Amino acid sequence: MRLRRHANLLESSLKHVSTRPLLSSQWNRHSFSTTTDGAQQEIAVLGGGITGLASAYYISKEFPRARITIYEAGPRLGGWLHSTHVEVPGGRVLFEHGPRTLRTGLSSLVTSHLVQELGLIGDTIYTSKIAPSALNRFIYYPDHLVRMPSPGISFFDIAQMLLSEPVFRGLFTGALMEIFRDGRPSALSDESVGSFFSRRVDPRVANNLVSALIHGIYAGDVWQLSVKSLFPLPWYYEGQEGSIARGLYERTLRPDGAPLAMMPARDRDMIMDFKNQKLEPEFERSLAACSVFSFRNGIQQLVDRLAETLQKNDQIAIKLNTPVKHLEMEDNNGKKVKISTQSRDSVSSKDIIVSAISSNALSNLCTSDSKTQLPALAQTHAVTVMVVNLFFSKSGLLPVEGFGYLIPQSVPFEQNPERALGVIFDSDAIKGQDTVDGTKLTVMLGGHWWDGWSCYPSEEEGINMARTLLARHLQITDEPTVARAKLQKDCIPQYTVGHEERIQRAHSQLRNSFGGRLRVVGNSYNGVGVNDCLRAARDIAKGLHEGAGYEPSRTGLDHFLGEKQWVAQGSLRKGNIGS
Ligand SMILES: C=Cc1c2[nH]c(c1C)Cc1[nH]c(c(CCC(=O)O)c1C)Cc1[nH]c(c(C)c1CCC(=O)O)Cc1[nH]c(c(C)c1C=C)C2
Repeated sequence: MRLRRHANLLESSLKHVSTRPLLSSQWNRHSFSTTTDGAQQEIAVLGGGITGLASAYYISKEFPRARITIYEAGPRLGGWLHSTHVEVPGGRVLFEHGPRTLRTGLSSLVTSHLVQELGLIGDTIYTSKIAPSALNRFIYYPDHLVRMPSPGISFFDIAQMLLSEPVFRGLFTGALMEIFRDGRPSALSDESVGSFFSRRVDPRVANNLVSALIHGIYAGDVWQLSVKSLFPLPWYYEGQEGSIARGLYERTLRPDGAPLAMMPARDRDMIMDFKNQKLEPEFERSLAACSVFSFRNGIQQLVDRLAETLQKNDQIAIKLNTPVKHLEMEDNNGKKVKISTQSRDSVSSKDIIVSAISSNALSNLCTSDSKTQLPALAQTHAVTVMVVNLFFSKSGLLPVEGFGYLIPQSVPFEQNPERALGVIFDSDAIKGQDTVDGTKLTVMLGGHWWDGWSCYPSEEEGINMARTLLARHLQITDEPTVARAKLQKDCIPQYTVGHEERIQRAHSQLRNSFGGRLRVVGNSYNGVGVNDCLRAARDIAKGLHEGAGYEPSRTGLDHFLGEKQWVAQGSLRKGNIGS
């Protein structure tokens, strides 16, 4: 009964969106492949990371006659996605130097379809939702590992944990009191995640629990990042109902069930866009049963397969070691963008530029009289993380089985002088990538703790810091069989307070300077995860359809304009969302 009511509500909410963009199948596929004089459209994609490659892939599907050139500054493709095999006695192990797994559910809708299209299903490996690594997640506070509540733990144990472990202080009473707290001051248009959870729940919760979560995703400072951008739903509930708990109750739990849990209207549109595209049933079942997935040869297999697919396509050229130096509109009729690479003498003209590089890097390319034309894009800074991979030939070195642990900002300095953010138990977290047994770990160092630093620890120092940390936290004093460290400079953009408003300004500056011919995509704008980037890449290709590709008001940031729209979630059929 309730399900049917949800379905009806979803249907009625869809009837009210007839003004939304047409679905891809309804668009005129070739409207943008040729210019008005019949020449082939020339498109440049800046950046050969996962977003750039995926953007080129989706653009080539939408516009089979356009010519696409990918410009990558460095010698390899993949950007932050980087997996390497390392020989060890008896076999080899896989090290991930950046992201390593992909989440399932709605956030991976585009990714899972891409994996299927690229023929990668056979190489996909899954971590079951009931595997210890999916259930056991830890926070280190103040000087020991604390297991986080999960479905496998009894009510009694959870209650005991909440009462006895200092990391949970303030959670129980803070959550109970949340509904009685004052609503948001009317002048407040955004605030830090830390300030929001302090105001609504308890400052200890912000410092201990929320800051750990923020470390694990953004490697960022809970007191700087924007709640509006990172936790839009609690922010929305507070705005609508004066409290997160009341918002939840009104929209999800109320016995009459009238209003429903909310989702961004953009997500609903995306789900509807995939309505007629089915995943292979076995793949769909595997995704539904897993918490995260990756590939036998690591996450880079996705990059490699994408690159192979692009290389076979005559429409696409990939230029490695070709940094773009400057972008400007051609002054004759404002219909082309001049792109200069390496030296200023290597100049070409493009109809559209899709930038998949960081917003900062892009703002540096778009200068006039040595001043950027896109100052708002220069305002998103990114943090640097050192990723230290260690493999010990001895199995069973870990005191517990699980995904790993995060270290909150509030841990005393003596417990974390290395400024580590967390440790991943790779040998538990994802299985099936190594040919030998052992204990494999990743220690993440730095992030916001290193903001403003002009030089960083060397790779050798990073390995030593990781080993000291492991000895102190996990009593692992063995010599690693192999250890590698990689400094990922400026790898995670920080959506600090005011992010949304800055992006709106960036949209205006892009529109005014490039009239729709420069579109932006990537982790600087709307989500830092691989799933987010793939979705954004697909969106940018779809967006080129409208207005024959050069609709002057479009920039890739269009959806940041106006208030975010929320719709009732309803009972979307499982088949629609891929997992
Ligand atoms: C280089 C370090 C990264 C840290 N966070 C990210 C990267 C690339 C990005 C990220 N990590 C997670 C998410 C959440 C949602 C998602 O799309 O998966 C995002 C956007 C969750 C996550 N955190 C860690 C892991 C292994 C995962 C799963 C996804 C992945 O493989 O990245 C652990 C972890 N990540 C970071 C730290 C400091 C850390 C600590 C244990 C920073």
